[in-house]
Amino acid sequence: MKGTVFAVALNHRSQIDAWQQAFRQAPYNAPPKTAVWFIKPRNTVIRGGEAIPYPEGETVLSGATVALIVGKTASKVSVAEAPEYIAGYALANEVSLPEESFYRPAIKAKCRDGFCPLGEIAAVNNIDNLTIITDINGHEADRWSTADLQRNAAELLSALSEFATLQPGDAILLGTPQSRVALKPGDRVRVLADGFPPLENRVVDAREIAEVRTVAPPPHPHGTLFALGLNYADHASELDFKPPEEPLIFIKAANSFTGDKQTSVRPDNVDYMHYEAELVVVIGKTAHKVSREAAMEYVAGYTICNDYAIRDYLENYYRPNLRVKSRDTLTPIAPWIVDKSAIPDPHNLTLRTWVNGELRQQGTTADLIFDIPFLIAYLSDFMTLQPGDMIATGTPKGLSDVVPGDEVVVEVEGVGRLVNRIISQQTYEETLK
Ligand SMILES: O=C(O)C/C=C\CC(=O)C(=O)O
Ligand SMILES: [Mg+2]
Repeated sequence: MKGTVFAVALNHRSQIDAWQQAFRQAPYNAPPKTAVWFIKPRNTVIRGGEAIPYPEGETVLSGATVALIVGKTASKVSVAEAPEYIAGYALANEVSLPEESFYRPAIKAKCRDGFCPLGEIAAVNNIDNLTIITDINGHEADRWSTADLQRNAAELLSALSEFATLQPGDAILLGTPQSRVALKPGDRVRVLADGFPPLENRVVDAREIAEVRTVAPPPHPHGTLFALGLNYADHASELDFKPPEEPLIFIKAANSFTGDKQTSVRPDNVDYMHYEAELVVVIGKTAHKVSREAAMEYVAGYTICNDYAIRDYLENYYRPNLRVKSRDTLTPIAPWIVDKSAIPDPHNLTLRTWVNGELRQQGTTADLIFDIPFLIAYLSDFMTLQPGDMIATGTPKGLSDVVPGDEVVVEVEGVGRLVNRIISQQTYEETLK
């Protein structure tokens, strides 16, 4: 799989029904208004025939589904036009730990190594009434129909392409029902549907796989950018939050990346778009279950990003959601990496943001709640980090609104300055013509 694997939660009627009561109460307070997107990063994707690692002591649930595979670049595509942008479909398994909450991105439940088997693309044109079967060890364990999805394939592609430009090879997993089949080590799990080659994977104790995996997996065109939310206490209090007790981690999708001296788009009719200066750690070698003491050996160096957000789009589902943070152009990131030898103490760097020359944000990485060794140990405990993966470590206090025409400069001491200009939706669309 070359592209980004997007997935959607709460897209099956049975899930909405089961969570309806909870969604009227805190922290949700209202049912989701838009699709609840998440990302299955590259470490999760495996092929048919490969093993699903079973983490010791966890409950692992199969999530038989279908993946829509994007065939051509798709931006702001209508539902009626969507079929033209679909290359085909493949069976998939959105493996997960149990979902206990939809408030924060479910990285720990859904982004584990091998938790996204993806099958071969099949020449099936319409999957709006497709029965998907989960077969465990030769016995049918579950079946469900895509007719019970809240949004069908065309509606999902249209909704996602409204804020994210999709590229050929990107995939969208269409959702799973509330009830899932529990797996155990030794199981042979097959996802079956008419017209598709079966997707078969064995479930194997993760400790056995770790011992067997002696060669690095093949390189990937782009690394995953993990981002910390509320990792500075002053910023958490600025947003009226208590500092988190466990890292709050979300993923910035590749479609949102842009470079230095580029532009970022403020959508029409929004009230609050803000910048976030962040120190980004770049991983240099494969990291799996790394201790805090050894963690810095896995760092190649540092770069800088501006983690823009459109707060108007914030809903209390997988917050901050992809519409807020993963829109096209919302992640300016420096093209350079400063070698770690040049930054003797990454926990004592000043961060600053200027808007039109006025200093608006200032903080220091000395105030990180979860420091770099902690974050590498934390993430690598339940997933494998690969060279090129990045961790944006969060932003300090000092947010403010930015509007078209503003020049925004973010700086991390010793790492550099990233310059960016805000443009309107209209200007952006004109540049694309
Ligand atoms: O959910 C929220 O309001 C805040 C989440 C993330 C903010 C962020 O990107 C940061 O603190 O940095
Ligand atoms: Mg941020």
